[in-house]
Amino acid sequence: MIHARGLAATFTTGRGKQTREVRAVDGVDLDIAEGEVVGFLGPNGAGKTTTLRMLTTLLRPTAGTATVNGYDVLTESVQVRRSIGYVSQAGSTFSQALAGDEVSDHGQLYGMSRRDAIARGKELFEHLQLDGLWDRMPKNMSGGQKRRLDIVMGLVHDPSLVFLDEPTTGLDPQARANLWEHIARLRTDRGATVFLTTHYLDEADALSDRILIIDNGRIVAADTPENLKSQVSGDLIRLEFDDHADVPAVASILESVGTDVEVDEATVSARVRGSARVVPGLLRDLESRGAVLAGIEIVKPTLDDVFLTLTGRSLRDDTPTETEKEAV
Ligand SMILES: Nc1ncnc2c1ncn2[C@@H]1O[C@H](COP(=O)(O)OP(=O)(O)OP(=O)(O)O)[C@@H](O)[C@H]1O
Repeated sequence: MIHARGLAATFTTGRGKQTREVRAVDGVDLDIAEGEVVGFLGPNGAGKTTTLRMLTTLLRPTAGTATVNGYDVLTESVQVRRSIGYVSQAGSTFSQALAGDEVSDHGQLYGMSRRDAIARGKELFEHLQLDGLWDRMPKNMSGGQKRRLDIVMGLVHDPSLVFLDEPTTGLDPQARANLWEHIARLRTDRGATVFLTTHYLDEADALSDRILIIDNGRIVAADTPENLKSQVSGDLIRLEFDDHADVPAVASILESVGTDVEVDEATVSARVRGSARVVPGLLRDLESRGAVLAGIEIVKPTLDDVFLTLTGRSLRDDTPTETEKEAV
């Protein structure tokens, strides 16, 4: 479905002596199979949208090659565009027209009959909770409704490959959950391939068969969410005590069963592999030493921990990436 080799995009910013090159995407290889749902994760400015824009032929790569649905992004851009659905971050509706007309025009532009475009459009309106808004102008819709209309536009022609750039940004939790369900159904009911970028780690985790993590324009990890999380060395165990005096002894016990032991006042934390096996013995040990627990928390590794392990930064970290530093 998608194959890319050495895909790169370099932008030149500034003027005169201030001119700088920004390597937004720096040699990306991709192989995405039919029917896969792939989550494309990365911090702000990592190169997600730029990659999507190259794959959807909106931006010409500076280097590298890519085929999408079997068509070359450089020489067969019309065929690529006709064979995909794309929901951009910016949206794609024209505020002055009626929403339903936009949707049916869009379907017809992709070769559907007016009747089929209206039927599929109305079905999507119902699934994405836009009932009753067919005859409303997008300018009179809420932000969340407009976002869902963008998604209808990207899906109305039933593409076999859909690119979604942060589809749930701006949606309330209930609309987000509804869209998750819809994305999952695109694959199960229609066999569609979905390539989505998101800032929500739980979203990528819940929806994706495979996660690609991009940082500074390069793919730093590509695997199933489970395999990625199993790379992180164990669950995070956090033990809190009433008495600070218990802490040093507990820290030394944790040193023997885990890694990354940290002490913060009356709390000790550590990463422990196989925590379900280790914790009962740990609690017995603490009890025999007379240490009184005030609280215990066990947190499974998240995709953020994966990113932290790989790069030393959090995905939610707002510090500029290398690419952004170069762009300053
Ligand atoms: N047209 C452009 N001209 C100059 N620099 C650009 C241009 N488009 C993107 N960049 C830079 O390229 C880098 C990657 O941007 P991109 O939008 O692909 O990141 P992203 O991962 O999609 O970020 P976000 O999560 O914030 O949407 C950033 O440093 C950005 O500032």
